[in-house]
Amino acid sequence: MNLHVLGCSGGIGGSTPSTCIQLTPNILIDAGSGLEKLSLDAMRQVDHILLTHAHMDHISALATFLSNVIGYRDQAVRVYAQPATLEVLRKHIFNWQVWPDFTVLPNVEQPIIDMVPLQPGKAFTIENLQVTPITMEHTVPTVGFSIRSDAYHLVYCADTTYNANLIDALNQLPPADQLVIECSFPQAQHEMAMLSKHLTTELLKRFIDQLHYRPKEILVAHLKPNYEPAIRAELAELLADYPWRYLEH
Ligand SMILES: Nc1ncnc2c1ncn2[C@@H]1O[C@@H]2COP(=O)(O)O[C@H]2[C@H]1O
Repeated sequence: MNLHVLGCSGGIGGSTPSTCIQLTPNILIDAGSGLEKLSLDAMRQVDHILLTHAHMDHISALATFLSNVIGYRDQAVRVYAQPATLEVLRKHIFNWQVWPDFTVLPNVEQPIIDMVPLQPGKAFTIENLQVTPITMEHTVPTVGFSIRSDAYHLVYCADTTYNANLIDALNQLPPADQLVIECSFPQAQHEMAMLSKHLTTELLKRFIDQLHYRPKEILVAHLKPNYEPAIRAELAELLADYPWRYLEH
């Protein structure tokens, strides 16, 4: 699968906008500021959005995106997320104060957003893709995804810190053709990585070393803009023997 990366940063002002990955023209992972790169026509084609969690760098463009497409689609946009994440959207975004309640607009019978609850470990299909949410270890409820088609397996790890249960879960999946994995901080920010439940460069290497297989390609994402130069310098050394690149390219 050719991932079209609209953004994959852990913030703004870095080498890419924040997270929004186009799996196909009508399926996105997350709705961060990268979504703003789509043309109006391309936005109207988006049928499905898989949300990993409710942090701003993953949802910041969702509300304004919906107001662009309302009136230009026959079907609701299906937004898949954990119940806790959907609740945050209802309570803090679509509450008539931060934004109109698009769960009842343009009318309650056919709203523009269809919130679809998902559960870790419970697979579902979107068109020809089998999607299995995987629990991440982050400060708010967060899932990554195993996404399979006939000939391809993407393991998309979202925001997470190092966690043995997560690595066990990944080891029980079929080997990934592509593994997306975050690296938010350099080693000097280990304490902040622990507080905010992210990976440093060193923890990323430890994480990959614990996998029972070598993914065909490791795609590193979610660099915090302030730390990009340090992360890039460290990963060039730490991952020298691995098949890896940054997701953004
Ligand atoms: N004490 C803290 N706990 C969690 N996040 C923090 C803290 N201080 C700063 N942050 C930042 O807030 C960000 C929220 O989104 P992230 O989890 O991607 O990354 C987090 C950190 O970069």
